[in-house]
Amino acid sequence: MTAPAAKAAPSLRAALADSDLLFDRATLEGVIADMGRQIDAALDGERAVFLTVMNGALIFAGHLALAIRTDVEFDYVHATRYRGATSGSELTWLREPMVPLEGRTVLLVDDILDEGHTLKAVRDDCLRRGAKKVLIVSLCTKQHDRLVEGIAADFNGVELPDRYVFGFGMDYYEQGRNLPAIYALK
Ligand SMILES: O=P(O)(O)OC[C@H]1O[C@H](OP(=O)(O)OP(=O)(O)O)[C@H](O)[C@@H]1O
Ligand SMILES: Nc1nc2[nH]cnc2c(=O)[nH]1
Repeated sequence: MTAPAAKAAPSLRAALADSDLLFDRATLEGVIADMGRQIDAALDGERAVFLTVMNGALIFAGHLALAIRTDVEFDYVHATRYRGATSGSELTWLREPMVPLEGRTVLLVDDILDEGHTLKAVRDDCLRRGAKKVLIVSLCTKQHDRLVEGIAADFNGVELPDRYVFGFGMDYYEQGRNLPAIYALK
């Protein structure tokens, strides 16, 4: 089911006019290339499950996969708690992993670690399914003191101020995901 692109959604153009550009495409591509090298070193030849958290991680995951030279096995989950809004609520699972995770190393790939509820729930689910190790890979992490306990990125690209961000996969009321840069609302 697609989140309704509400007719009354606030204007993306107005949001862009009231935002700061934080990271442009070239910067993000450089950061992701570095992450790929670090992940290759950590995997040391092991074939991991590359588990993308849809929808937000779609663009990051595509770039990251091309930056990792070790072969990986793709799967995805769809878990959402913002559902196109700018503040989070209960996590809803729309798709669980299909690849058996027992005994596997999982690269859990998401666009943003904000309060951490999403990645914590998906990480714990992977461990319940028997994954031997879950490495959390996030393009960005927001800086604040609301992070839930027991979660941190093993690989993080960039750090963000405590502002609502969009672009490079992340939405502003289900808009702006294909902007090739990260913006923050003022
Ligand atoms: O750390 P948290 O506070 O849990 O927030 C992070 C999550 O929020 C976004 O997902 P969202 O629920 O907006 O769904 P989406 O991926 O479809 O945008 C993002 O993709 C992360 O998965
Ligand atoms: N688009 C977007 N999704 C989020 N999920 C958690 N925090 C954010 C954010 O700042 N922007």
